[in-house]
Amino acid sequence: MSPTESEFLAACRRRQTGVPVWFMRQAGRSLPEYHQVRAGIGMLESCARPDLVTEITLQPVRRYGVDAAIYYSDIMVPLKAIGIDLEIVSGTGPVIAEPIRSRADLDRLRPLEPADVSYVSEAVTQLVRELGRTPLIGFAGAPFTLASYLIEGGPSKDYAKTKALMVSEPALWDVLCTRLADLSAMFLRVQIEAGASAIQLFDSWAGSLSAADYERSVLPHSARVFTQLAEFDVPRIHFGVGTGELLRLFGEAGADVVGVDWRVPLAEASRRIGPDYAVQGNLDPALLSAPWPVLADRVRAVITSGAAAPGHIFNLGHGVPPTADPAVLGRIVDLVHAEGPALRATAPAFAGTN
Ligand SMILES: Cc1c2[nH]c(c1CCC(=O)O)Cc1[nH]c(c(CCC(=O)O)c1C)Cc1[nH]c(c(CCC(=O)O)c1C)Cc1[nH]c(c(C)c1CCC(=O)O)C2
Repeated sequence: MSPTESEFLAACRRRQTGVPVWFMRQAGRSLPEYHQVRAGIGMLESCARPDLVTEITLQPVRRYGVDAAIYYSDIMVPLKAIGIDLEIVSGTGPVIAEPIRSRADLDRLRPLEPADVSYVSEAVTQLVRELGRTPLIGFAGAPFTLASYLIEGGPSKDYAKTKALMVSEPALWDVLCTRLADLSAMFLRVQIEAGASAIQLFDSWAGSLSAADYERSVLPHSARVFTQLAEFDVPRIHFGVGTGELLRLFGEAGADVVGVDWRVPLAEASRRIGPDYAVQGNLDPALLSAPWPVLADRVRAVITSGAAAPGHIFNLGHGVPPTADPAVLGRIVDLVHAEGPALRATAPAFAGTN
């Protein structure tokens, strides 16, 4: 680690000394200060206001002293920005007025221009200035997860319409996902050019697929997102839920860091992904309500298991639940910072892929 490189970026590049920590969904509903600034303002409306985006992104950094900020927005923002009629309904998630299911529907998916999201450049520029040494993570949704919302019309349990279209109309699926890949790549490009120093691609629901279907129908499109950003020297994190069988492919798609949910221990995850990748994760968010001594031991276990990987960023296995107690998250950050370096140094060394 160079003296000017943050612990977070050093871990992404597999040369950390301590254990950096941040939380997916660290900004948002678990924080009273978030509810205060969002009062009376819609979710998507708040994403288009640089003053609010800056304040909400900074809130968890101030409160917890996490090692990275994540840009406050949503994976649906670029779709809204090209004119797709959608809402984010509290307690439900994204809802699309007219789902996309035919070739004619694709006409509604035009390319994203930087001018469509000028508020993003403005907010990122302001944020990077205020964050100082703390890195900002930019993010976007991966084609499969975005397609699932567009095709189903909203959240889904089984992704039946999405998978049916994927296997029965591969040509239509490929055009749809190519457009979504380009949309996400442009959204990420805008964030990187304004100063984001790492990116995370969220393919939250890809874990619903078999490895064969993922590799054939999804991986090439997610890889296209990363390929389009090849000119930028920023670490790429690739995350999904329930991806135990897909972890190696998540790395191969073009990531530097693979996000792991709580189902696979990090040492095993790293073994599956290989020695050229750092891992991020993976405390079960449901355990945040366990008594502190029990939870603290689970935090230590995550660090010890993560020490088998050549790089480890501590995180939850999915987002912070709205009911989480912010005081508990604060204690986790303090514990990871206090005990992380020694736990990582004394755990069994990284043993390669064997
Ligand atoms: C699938 C997905 C979405 N959005 C996102 C994903 C991928 C991550 C994941 O798997 O959780 C990504 C996202 N959404 C949000 C962020 C902000 C940054 C952060 O992580 O702190 C990020 C990174 C804000 C948000 N996105 C949303 C909120 C809540 C808005 C509110 O009701 O106040 C926030 C703060 C809404 C949203 N938007 C989406 C869902 C499923 C929901 C929750 C619906 C609900 O339970 O109410 C789509």
